[in-house]
Amino acid sequence: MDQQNEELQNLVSQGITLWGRSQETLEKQALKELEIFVEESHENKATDRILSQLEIKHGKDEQINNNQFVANISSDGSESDYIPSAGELSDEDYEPFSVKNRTSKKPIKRKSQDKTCQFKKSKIKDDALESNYKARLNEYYNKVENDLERIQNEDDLEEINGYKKIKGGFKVPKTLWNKLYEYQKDAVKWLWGLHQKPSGGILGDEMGLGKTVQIIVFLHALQFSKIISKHGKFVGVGPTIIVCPATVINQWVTHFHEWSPEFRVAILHQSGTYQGNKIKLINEINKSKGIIVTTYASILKYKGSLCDYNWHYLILDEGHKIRNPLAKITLAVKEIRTPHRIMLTGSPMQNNLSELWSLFDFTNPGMLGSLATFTEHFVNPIVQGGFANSSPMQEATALSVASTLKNVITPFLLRRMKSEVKNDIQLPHKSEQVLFCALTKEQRDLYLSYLMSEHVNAILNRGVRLWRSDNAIKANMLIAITALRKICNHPDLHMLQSPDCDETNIDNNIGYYKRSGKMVVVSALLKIWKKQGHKTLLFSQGRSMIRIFESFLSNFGYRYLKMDGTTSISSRQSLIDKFNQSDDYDVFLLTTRVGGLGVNLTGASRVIIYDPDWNPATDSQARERAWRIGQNKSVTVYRLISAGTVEEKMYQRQVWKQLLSNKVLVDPSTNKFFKSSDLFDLFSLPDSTETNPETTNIFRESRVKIQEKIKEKKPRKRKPKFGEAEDADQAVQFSQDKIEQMKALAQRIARNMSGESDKGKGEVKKTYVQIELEKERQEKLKEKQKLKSLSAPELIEYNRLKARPKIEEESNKLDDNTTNISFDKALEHSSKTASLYHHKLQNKIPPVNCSSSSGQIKEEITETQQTCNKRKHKESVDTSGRIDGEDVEGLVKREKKKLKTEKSVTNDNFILEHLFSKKGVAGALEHESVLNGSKKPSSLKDRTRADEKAQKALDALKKSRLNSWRW
Ligand SMILES: Nc1ncnc2c1ncn2[C@@H]1O[C@H](COP(=O)(O)OP(=O)(O)OP(=O)(O)O)[C@@H](O)[C@H]1O
Repeated sequence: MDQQNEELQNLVSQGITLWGRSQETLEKQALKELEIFVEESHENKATDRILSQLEIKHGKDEQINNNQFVANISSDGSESDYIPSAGELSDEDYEPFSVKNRTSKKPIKRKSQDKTCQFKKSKIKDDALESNYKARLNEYYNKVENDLERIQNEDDLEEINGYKKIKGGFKVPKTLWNKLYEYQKDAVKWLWGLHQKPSGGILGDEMGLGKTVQIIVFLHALQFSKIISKHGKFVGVGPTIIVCPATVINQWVTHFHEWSPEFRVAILHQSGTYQGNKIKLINEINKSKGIIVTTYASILKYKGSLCDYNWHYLILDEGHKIRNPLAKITLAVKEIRTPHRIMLTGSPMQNNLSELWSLFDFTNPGMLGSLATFTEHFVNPIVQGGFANSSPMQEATALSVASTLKNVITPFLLRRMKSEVKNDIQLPHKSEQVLFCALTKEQRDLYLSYLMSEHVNAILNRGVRLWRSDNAIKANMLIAITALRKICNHPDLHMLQSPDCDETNIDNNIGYYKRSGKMVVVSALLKIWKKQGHKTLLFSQGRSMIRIFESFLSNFGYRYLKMDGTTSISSRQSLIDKFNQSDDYDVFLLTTRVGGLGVNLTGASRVIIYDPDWNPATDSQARERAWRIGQNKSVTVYRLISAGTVEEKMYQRQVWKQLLSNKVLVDPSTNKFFKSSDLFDLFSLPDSTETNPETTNIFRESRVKIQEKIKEKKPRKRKPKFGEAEDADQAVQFSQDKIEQMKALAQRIARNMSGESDKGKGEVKKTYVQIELEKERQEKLKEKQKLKSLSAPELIEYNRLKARPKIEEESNKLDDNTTNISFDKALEHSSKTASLYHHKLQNKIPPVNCSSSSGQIKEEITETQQTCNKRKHKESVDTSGRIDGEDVEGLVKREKKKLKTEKSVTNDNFILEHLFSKKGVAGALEHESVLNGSKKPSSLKDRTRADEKAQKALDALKKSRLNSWRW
């Protein structure tokens, strides 16, 4: 139920400006109504219909049964499209195959031709069974012995046996210490500091900086140092519980085996090796002082038994899952008896400040006082000072109170951003842009007709007056917003849920990508990236949209993998490994909440976030899967937003939340907040989205420059089409019927000209893929014809231009109608050229000097071209002008890092230019720049009064602390 709760909370906050700024607690009645709504929701029916429509189309009958199974899981609450989680449990905590006992349908195995490739559902090899543990230890000790035998000098021995000594008797073996980055060493020391107090804390490093590794090294050192615990009577590390999302259970086990193999690590979850009585397992691991790795859902399930024992450490990975202070899971983890509570999370504050309170109330109970005191003295003044229309006094108070709060939490929150440690870990360049995509005409019409429906009218008419009291209106708003979000994704998501939809009409066209503005952009991006050899993570909120993408990808020959709430937990890690290690896949399709949390997907260097979540952290988590330790290619992230729609409001809301979070966690002087939207804004659509969308106007200074450049370009004079006059005012107007007749005639003429007989009548209607392929064939034919007519020098010039990776120049040429060389073909050609070049290098034949300068050769080895060939030929070009370790004539030494960055930026710009001019992208923002807050100085008088208020807040907190301190 908390999932709906969050959506409603968001709606409440969206409408806040109409009725004041306080957040309302949802009444029980509203929740009940929503429960009924979700159960009876058209959502699952729509998913089901889309799935079966797509399966029928592709003749995969066996999958229909599978989908029925999938639909059954949905009704079990595993994954409801578009309904965000509110920090409780989401689909990924459940093991889908467990559901089969509750349903009568058996999952049907997919056939091997399914491109999502099936893996054997191998059990994770944890140490729940003692025999497994012993066998693994034996293997490890044998290896250690062999290593020791090979040691020849004292230095090596010192390296193996040595340790780093830290004040207080804490020792970290050098074998591990030396592997840590500097900031990771700081974290180990910090954890040791907390241990001594004892106190809990939040390790809040940005995603992908190695929180798992840091905590394992700390536990290892604690064990190694044989520290006697004052508070749990344990020597070294006592029994410990690690709670994490189901998808990363396996990751924890493998990390333990790699970094600290002697710990006995048992999985308490269905996907583990232990199939016996779990209560026995809990008892055994507690007694043997082992480590239990389990999920949030399992904590609820086995809470009774877990609470029977004392535990040394309780560690919550992705701990923001307990951000709702009243959620069952939040209350459950607080019941487990332990003196040491640690939380790992890359997004400690996601929606509001109360969440931060909830996290600290777990790690450091009572530290932030009672929730009421905290809200009154900290939350309210900070939020009030963030509105665009707040007074200078309110702004100064917000700054002072936020600084005070930051000081209070700083000792217990260790948070490092990638930007701070970038040099340490040598992360490659990352660019992240928000693309505002135009709706297609069909989407726009559908969107408008829905906005004008009685349903929305009723919300707007009654909503303004009865918002607070009428829970049915709240539920209706949820329905309406969900419908609008679906239209933004693809019209079929909405149309197929309509009870009076005629499926026979859309059957042939279901999920067709050109009917969705954002899908057109995805199609263009994937096409380019595939040619460049980049692998892509494609995230969407809903499973039905993922299914549409599956159909699209298989139709266009992309090789892909898929992971959503229905993917069994035991097979998730092998899918991840497969994608990271194999060059056989172009795309990984993921639902944001399943694939976005905790996993390492550095095999990809391109990320598309297809639809926004209300919660900024959900999208940020997803984006961070690729840009993390282990990534060595520059990463590009595109977030797609349908311009002018509810998605834009969601993005603005994300920015608001992110800025609020930054104010407390990063820089209290952040001041760039803005007015939140009202109810009417949510249900509106501007006349045209061809000009700059609203959000790009709000964050004018963050607009992507290239967009301005295109706008500045003089519009090219277009030749009038048939029936159009030179002057638009004099244009001849045809009726729609007439246009259709003319189109049909034109098609007949075209068929006659190409020698095809007019056998259309009895023929089966062509699918859109066939039409696309036909189009491509025609284009190729045209180009061949054109090449035939060129003279030899023209041909050389033509090839030279095509191969030139200096993309901006290329783009100018391509824009020129007279050359008529398509962008995609240029890339295709350039990759062929590179391939040829590499082939020649392998055979030690000096490259053909197409242009004459060595600079040209240097340019040929662009990142684009290298990645194109990387899959086929595992060659590497190093900075010294060598390929695969061999000197290569003509290859000049280059500044690797610099060139990479510049190239990727140029490349991105070119892609953006292409999207702006041809694919309906109406605007773009640099996401990072949007989040950079501005600072306004306040007057001395305001500052003094603000400081007094902050001091008062601190006093109130201390007083409240005394009443509620529990540890
Ligand atoms: N010192 C190190 N040396 C080598 N690899 C490391 C080191 N630290 C971390 N890694 C690797 O970096 C990757 C990211 O680490 P990890 O998954 O622990 O990050 P995280 O901060 O927990 O991310 P998230 O918040 O997304 O869960 C992992 O593959 C891990 O093995």
